Formats: sequence, C-alpha cells, structure tokens
Amino acid sequence: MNPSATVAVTGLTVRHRRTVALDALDLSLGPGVHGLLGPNGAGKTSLIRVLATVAAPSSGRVELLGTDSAGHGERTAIRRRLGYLPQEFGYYPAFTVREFVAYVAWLKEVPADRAPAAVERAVRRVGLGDRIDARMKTLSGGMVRRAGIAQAIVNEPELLLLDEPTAGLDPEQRVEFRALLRELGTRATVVVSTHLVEDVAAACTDVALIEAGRLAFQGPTAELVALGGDSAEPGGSPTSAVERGYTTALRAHRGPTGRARESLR
Ligand SMILES: Nc1ncnc2c1ncn2[C@@H]1O[C@H](COP(=O)(O)OP(=O)(O)OP(=O)(O)O)[C@@H](O)[C@H]1O
Repeated sequence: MNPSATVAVTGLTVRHRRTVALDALDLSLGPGVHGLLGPNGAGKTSLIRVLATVAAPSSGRVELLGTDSAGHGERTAIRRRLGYLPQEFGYYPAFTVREFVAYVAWLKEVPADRAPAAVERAVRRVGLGDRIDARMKTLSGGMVRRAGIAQAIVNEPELLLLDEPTAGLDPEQRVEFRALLRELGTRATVVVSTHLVEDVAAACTDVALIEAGRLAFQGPTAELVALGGDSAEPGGSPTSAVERGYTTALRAHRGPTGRARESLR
C-alpha cells in the first residue's frame, strides 16, 4: 500500500442485509481524478458512501487523509476536509443557492470571515453565478446538480467524492465541469463515479473498475485504453477506446466462465 495515499482501503466489505456490495476490496488512491466505473450494482455508491464516512464498513480498514476513519472524532475531522456529492441529496426548497452552499460551508467549519467569498467562488466555478440568489425550488434539475457540486467544493476539499455528478447536465455544462474536475485534480484526490465513458476519457487521470464488489482493474486511463487494443474502426474516438478497454478488462476479470474472479492487478 502506497504510504502517501490519501485513500487507503484494505479488506473493505460492505453488506446490505444478505447482499455483499463490496467484497474484501483493497484500494489505494492519491491526488488526481479517479474515474470509478462498473456495471449497475457493482458497488460504486456503496464505496463512495464509506469514503464519505456516511456509511460504516461491515469489516475492513479505511484510512482517509492519513487518518483511520473508524473513530468518531477522527471522522468529524476528516469530514471538514472532504467534499461529497451524493447521487440524491436533500435541500430546503426555499433556500437560495447562496444559502444552501453557505449552510454546508458552516457545517464544514469554513471560517466565518472566509465563508462568503468561498461560497461565491464555489457557485461561480459551477457556472451558477447569475443564479446565486435564486431559490433552489426555481432551478432546473441540472442546475440543482451544479449547486450540489458547489456545496461539495466550498471547503476546497482535499478529498472530493462525486457520485454521478454529470447526470442531468447539458453537453456544454458537462464540458465545463470536466475542465473543473481536471483543475481540482491537480491538488485534491477526486473520485468520480460515472457511467459516461466520455467523462473518463476527458477528465480522469486514472480508473478504478469494480464489478461484483471487487476490483477488476486499477491504473492510469491510458492503460485501460491500451487494454482495448487498436481500434478496428479507422479514426476511432477516445470514447470508443475507453469503452473497448472497459469491456476487455471486465471480460478478463470474469474469465472464461463469465463469472467475476481475481482482479487484473
Ligand atoms: N440499501 C440497500 N439495501 C439492500 N441492498 C442494497 C442497498 N444498497 C445497495 N444494495 C445492493 O448492493 C449492491 C451494490 O449497490 P451500489 O448501489 O453500491 O452499486 P452501484 O455500482 O452504485 O450501482 P449503479 O451503477 O446502479 O448506481 C447491489 O446489489 C444493490 O442492489
């Protein structure tokens, strides 16, 4: 396990009643943008929820930002330094975008003298500057998602966890959001769960592919692309190259029986 890792997970098992969502997973991540990929039900949300400290592991060890997250006090300290966008999140519909993001800044203990500027900067960074004083209930679904991203980055987190952040964003916003991700990943450890391979091709330095609660592939995006081999189609796009790598890695992980087995690396 890399000693400089900001996320170090060993033997992580998460069970929901009889379902094993994560099966003794080992994972180590450092700064950069990590695309978290996998089929429906692979365990992506279960993993992000444990990393966000909102769900407890059934067993295993989870070290975040150099601290074991098992202790209550440690979790509180970690939360100040992380940002989290859940797949679905609640908000007071009568809050303005500014109030919504400021409330999270307060929860994260952003110093009061710095909070107003931090809120404005986060809202501007997601392209909602002109709607900062609009009430949440008047926003479109994609705008609510962007407000959700703003609350996740308001404390300049060292660990940023985004569960399907591009769902509902229009194409222009997706392009801008990917640029923001790349910028955030120069300093922070960013984990983005997504089904959109375009997100991975455009914004992720690394990929972790999970299936049936186990790691099927982990490495630089270029390595996943290389696994897919040369394009059969002339002028194949970077997106189709990631798709081929994804499929090849999953098939190798499943083996000839078609069932998941040990990870590739
Ligand atoms: N609250 C729950 N109760 C029971 N089973 C659950 C619960 N949450 C998740 N599961 C199960 O755990 C497994 C992993 O689910 P999880 O949501 O982590 O997958 P995912 O990779 O995020 O899926 P998707 O791509 O569909 O969002 C699935 O089999 C799912 O049905």
